[in-house]
Amino acid sequence: MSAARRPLIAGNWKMHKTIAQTQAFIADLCARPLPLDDVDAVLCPPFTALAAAGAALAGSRVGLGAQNVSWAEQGALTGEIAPAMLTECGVRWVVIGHSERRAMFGELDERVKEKARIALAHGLTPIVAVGETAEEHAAGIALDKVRRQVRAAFDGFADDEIARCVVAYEPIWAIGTGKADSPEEANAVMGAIRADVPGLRDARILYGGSVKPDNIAAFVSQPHIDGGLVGGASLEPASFAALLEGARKGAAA
Ligand SMILES: O=C[C@H](O)COP(=O)(O)O
Repeated sequence: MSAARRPLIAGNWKMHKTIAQTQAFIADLCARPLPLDDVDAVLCPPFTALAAAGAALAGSRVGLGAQNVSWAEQGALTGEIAPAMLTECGVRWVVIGHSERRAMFGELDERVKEKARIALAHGLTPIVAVGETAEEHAAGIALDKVRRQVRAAFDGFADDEIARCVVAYEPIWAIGTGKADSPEEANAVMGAIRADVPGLRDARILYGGSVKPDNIAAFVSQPHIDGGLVGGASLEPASFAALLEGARKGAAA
């Protein structure tokens, strides 16, 4: 595995935690021994907590991510957040195209591409989320769906631009259900994506969907799984620290 594919655990807090709760989490987490020589850690709080999180994480090796970004630099876009507003808070990563945004907020492939493009232009690392529904999984077309989403997200990108991105493969049926995909099945999909898009050869591909401290090592020990995009299990400092340790062990296995 290349150095560019160091394990990464990104905690997507979704619509959880106030500013005070975010500060308390970071103080607790940063007081713990964390395997940050071997694993990259990123927290993605809600927008309202980003500035406080950026201040609390200053000088730490835990990175800061956002859960979304606008496709535009600025303008009459009520409720949107521009990339420069994120970087000003210390944000260096951004989740793009999460299935919840695609399903509940009408986010289309074209927008996902535009967001990845503007994120890169601002020095943000896009974490582009893709994944199939339960119906698509049952119909045996998971790989077709995911391949289409990945190709669309990076359409027109140079290989070296794609290499600066992260892909998160999240089977939608596994998100928040407690029923994770098997590491082997997830690895097969992720390996196929990597083989399909040359720019992803040395890029990180994360698995997401009911990742927990007790299964992360099994995922990361797979050859094409470079970490996790984690929702529920990222919300407590002890659990997040255990995810990092599990990723370290999985990568060393
Ligand atoms: O972004 C994170 C994913 O949607 C996974 O969520 P989960 O770990 O709660 O299943």
